[in-house]
Amino acid sequence: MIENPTTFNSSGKNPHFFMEDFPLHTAPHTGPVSIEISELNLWYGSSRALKNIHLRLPQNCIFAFIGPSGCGKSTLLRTINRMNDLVLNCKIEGKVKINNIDIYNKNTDVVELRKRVGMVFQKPNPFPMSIFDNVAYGPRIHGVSKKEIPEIVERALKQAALWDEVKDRLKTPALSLSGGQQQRLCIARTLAVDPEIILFDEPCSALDPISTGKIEELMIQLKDRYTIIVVTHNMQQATRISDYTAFFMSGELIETGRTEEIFENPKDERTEKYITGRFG
Ligand SMILES: Nc1ncnc2c1ncn2[C@@H]1O[C@H](COP(=O)(O)OP(=O)(O)OP(=O)(O)O)[C@@H](O)[C@H]1O
Repeated sequence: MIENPTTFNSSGKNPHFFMEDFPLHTAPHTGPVSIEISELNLWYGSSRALKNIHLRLPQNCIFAFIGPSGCGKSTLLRTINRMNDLVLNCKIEGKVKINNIDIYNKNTDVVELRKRVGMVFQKPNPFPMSIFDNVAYGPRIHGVSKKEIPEIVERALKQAALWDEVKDRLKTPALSLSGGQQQRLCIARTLAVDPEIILFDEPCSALDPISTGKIEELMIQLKDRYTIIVVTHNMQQATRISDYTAFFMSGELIETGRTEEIFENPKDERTEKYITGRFG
């Protein structure tokens, strides 16, 4: 059952709850909410990068974050696995709840959080070690027994649609793979620790159209098991793969809803201008 969205509206300021905009019976995913962001503000030093963000993201769907460069998409993405903790002078107020637990709670084990919330970056970043060791890295540091590792590596590489291409050369360096294969390897590395949520920060921006197609297909398959958030500058990509889209500008969430609604019938003039290429 989805909680009454107004329970989060303590600031009284135009919050955005996509669930509120669409009758639940018309939403493709009416299951439990996975991530609830409320009254979230973030500063880098004195510069405010996120302004009173309210957003709910349901489980097992792909949610796209779009908006002009510098609007705060990656910053918001990084609040979901507390990557901004690593940034000096970064101050965060508000709540980010995953399965109803505030991850900014002082008892949060950040290592465990990052296991549950995996991240794939813009540029593929395999470790300078073998294909096998890249995927085995996470399970090993989380204490998985040696005999279970090969099975986990095989499962993750299969899930990342890379197994057939690498099964005969698992001991070769990961850096010998093509860019698209390296990105699928990074996805396999993320999947190997069995996350619930995967954050993708412009995962295809360094890839050619064929590799991009493979990653997009993979993301669509993965949403059956994982909740996916993707930051993208590619409007076609957002329409091809995402179920929901949120549009940001200058640190503010301008509009959110089902992807087809945002692209075919945006409510805010700024969203319309952006998606039609009239600014950004
Ligand atoms: N580590 C940091 N220290 C200081 N300011 C930062 C830091 N990271 C981001 N910012 C600033 O915060 C704002 C939001 O940046 P962010 O990278 O989240 O935007 P974005 O929408 O993801 O941009 P892009 O699409 O260009 O990647 C920008 O003004 C940026 O300069």
